[in-house]
Order: sequence, then structure tokens, then C-alpha cells
Amino acid sequence: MSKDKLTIIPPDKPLTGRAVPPGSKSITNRALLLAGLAKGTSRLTGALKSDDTRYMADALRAMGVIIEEPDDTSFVVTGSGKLLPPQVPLFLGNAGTATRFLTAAAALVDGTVVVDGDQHMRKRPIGPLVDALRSLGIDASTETGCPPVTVKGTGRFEASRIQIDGGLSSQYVSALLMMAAGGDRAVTIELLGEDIGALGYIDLTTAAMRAFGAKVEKTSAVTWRVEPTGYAAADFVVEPDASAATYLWAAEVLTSGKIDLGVANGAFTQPDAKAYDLIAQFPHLPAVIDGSQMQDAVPTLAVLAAFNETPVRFVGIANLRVKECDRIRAVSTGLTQIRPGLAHEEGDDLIVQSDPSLAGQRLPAKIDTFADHRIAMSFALAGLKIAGITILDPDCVGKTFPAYWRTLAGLGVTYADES
Ligand SMILES: O=C(O)C1=C[C@@H](OP(=O)(O)O)[C@@H](O)[C@H](O)C1
Ligand SMILES: C=C(OP(=O)(O)O)C(=O)O
Repeated sequence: MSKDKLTIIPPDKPLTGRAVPPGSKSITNRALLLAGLAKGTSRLTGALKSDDTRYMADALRAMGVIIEEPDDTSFVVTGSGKLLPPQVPLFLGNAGTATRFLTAAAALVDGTVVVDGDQHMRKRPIGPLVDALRSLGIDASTETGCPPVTVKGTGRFEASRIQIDGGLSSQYVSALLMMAAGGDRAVTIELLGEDIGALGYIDLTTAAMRAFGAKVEKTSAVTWRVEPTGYAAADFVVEPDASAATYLWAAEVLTSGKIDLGVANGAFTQPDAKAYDLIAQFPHLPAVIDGSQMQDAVPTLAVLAAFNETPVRFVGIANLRVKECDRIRAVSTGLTQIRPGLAHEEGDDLIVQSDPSLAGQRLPAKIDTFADHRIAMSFALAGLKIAGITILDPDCVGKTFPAYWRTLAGLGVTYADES
């Protein structure tokens, strides 16, 4: 049943039991695209079914790919080796991966593709990716620097080197890498600028590309060369989502519980798995946490930090301002609502003051989630320790973890009856 708010009742005992995170959003959306670009039938298992992957799958269907869903965690994808121009604009909600990856993949389509999203996606920058496509001679345009983007593809490139600044989003780089294998010549992709969002996402991309038969080589710390091999259909197992795992790891340490995720923390290849070592240090988190290589875990870590023994400053997180919402602002606003002074911003740093005595108090707060799944899921952690925490728009978790509230319930969490 859909609700407009959910109040969490702090459990009176440690959270225990088995709770397996859903399949990785990042890997599912890479595998869907690569399988869709391949000729033949690919079977993806362990996959995520959520808003973000539905947008990707439906967009591929609109471009002629046949996608069957035999069960809750599998996609069977049959491609012809070529995406067809869709009849209507591709609507991708607020799925950054689907939007960025398909914008570049549209260059491989013979015809016009319009890539669009919801009002949040229409504020998330895509200009650097559009400029990079244009530098290859592809007719790509955006009026605002954000979606909608119109791409008139041919499958042919006029250059063999692309430079891209991945400072705002590593997804631009991943998008170009995946596109490049489908072109008519070998392409070298070079990073400009010092910063890039978590480099680990590029490793996820190249690993998925290789699994679908691509030849991609890292030729320096900032360049990759991709051969024009196209993709081959493959059977592919998606690992559980490491960002989703961070909520379960944090719930475990906050309640001194024992949660079996069904996957060893060392078994993840996704960047956010790095957060495990930090979470395990609770309530002695370090004074400074560099979130640049585990960005999606920062809201989890920041809410956890509120219960830490000592304050924590989060650095390297400037691009959290252009995620589903401005996450630096959303986290600092939510924590301040719980207790004035609990968090503040300094430039693009987030400082969480920390107060272990918050646990056990009743501090009613209605947390605005700004339609952002990670704000909802991380503030639920505060509700495990503080009475009166209400999450507004709780269904926004459907972006990446539709079973989140049920999963917590399965571990012993209860909710106030607000019906
Ligand atoms: O490549 C990916 O799968 C992702 C990259 C990151 O985004 P940016 O590259 O935009 O920082 C991350 O925040 C997002 O959830 C998933
Ligand atoms: C930033 C995120 O998503 P995306 O960029 O894929 O929309 C996220 O899932 O935290």
C-alpha cells in the first residue's frame, strides 16, 4: 500500500536475521544496455527490478530490444546487434545511469533519439557528455545543459579520441566507454581535470564490457582504448547492491545486531563496499571521511555519524549536490531538524556534530526526502535509535530498493500505524 509518510518505531532489541540486498543498480543497468547492444540472447540473473532498471529496460524495448522477465531477478535480453530509433522520447525518470548511458548509446542508432527524464533529472547536468559526443562529430544537443537531449546518430564517428571531464559525473565516462565498442573505429577516451566521481565505477564498466566481449584497455591512469568489436550476448550474474548493503551494515552496528547479508563484505566489486570498513569502526568513525570514492554511501555514513562519539567532517563530496537532490543540503537539513546544530555545511563539506546521547530520545521530525531514495533509507537509520522520526514520501526507495521497508520489518523493525 502506498503511503505518504512512515514513522519508524525504534526496535527494543538488536536487529537480527537474514536480509540479502537486491541486485546492483549500477551493474544491472550496464548489463541491460550491453545485452541490448549485442546480437543474440543474454540471460541476466541476480538483477535489480526497480524504477531505475525498469526505465532502462523499457527504453531498450522502445528501441527494438526484446526483454523478458521470467522471474523477480532475471532479464532475458535478445538484441539484433543494433538499436532502432524509438517512436517517442525516452523517458528515464530520475535514473542517472539510464539517462547518461543511453544518451551516448543513441549515437549508435541510425536516426533521432530524444533522452528525457523527470523534473529532477532535468536539473542534473549532462553538458560535458553532449560536448564529448559533438567532438566525435555526432549531432547532439541540449538547450539547458540538462535533459532533454536530442541525438541524431549514425553509428559512425569522425574522430578517434574523446576528452571528457568526469568531475560532475563518472557516468559520462562510463557512457562513452560503452558506446565506443559499438562504433566504426578504435577510440581513446581521456579524462580531463583532476576529479572524477568514484573511479571504481569505471572499473565496473570495463568489467561489464569485457563480459560482453569488448576489448578495452586502460592505457594510462586517465586513458582507455576501446576496439570497435561490438558486443556478444552473454549469461551474466549481477552481484548484490553495495550501496543498499550500507544501510544494513549501519543498522547492524547501530543496534548491536547481527544481520546476514548472504554475501561477504569483501565480495563486492562496487565502490560503496569501501564503506564497510568505516561502518565497522562505529562509534569511533574517523574525524574526516573522504567520500569521493564511495559517494552514494555518504548519506548512510552521515546519519551514522550523528550517533558517533566524535564529530565527522565529510570532504570530497561536491558532486553530491547534483545527485537525485542536493544531498549535502538534504542531509544537513534533516539532521538539523532532528536536533538544531547537529550538522552544517562549510562550502561543499558536511560537518556532523555527533551526539551519542541522541539514542533513546524522542525527537519528532518529519524528514523531507526530496524524492531521493538515499535520503529516505539513511534517515530510517536515525529512526532505529530516536523515537518520532517520520520519513516523508517513503515510496521513493523504489528507485533502487523497492523492498527496503519490508526488509527492515523482516529484521524486527515496526512502523507506527498511520492509515
Ligand atoms: O556509474 C554508476 O553506476 C554510478 C556512478 C555514480 O554517479 P556519478 O558518476 O554521477 O557520480 C553513483 O553516484 C551512481 O549511483 C551510480
Ligand atoms: C546517484 C544515484 O543514482 P543515479 O545517478 O544513477 O541516478 C544513486 O543511486 O545514489
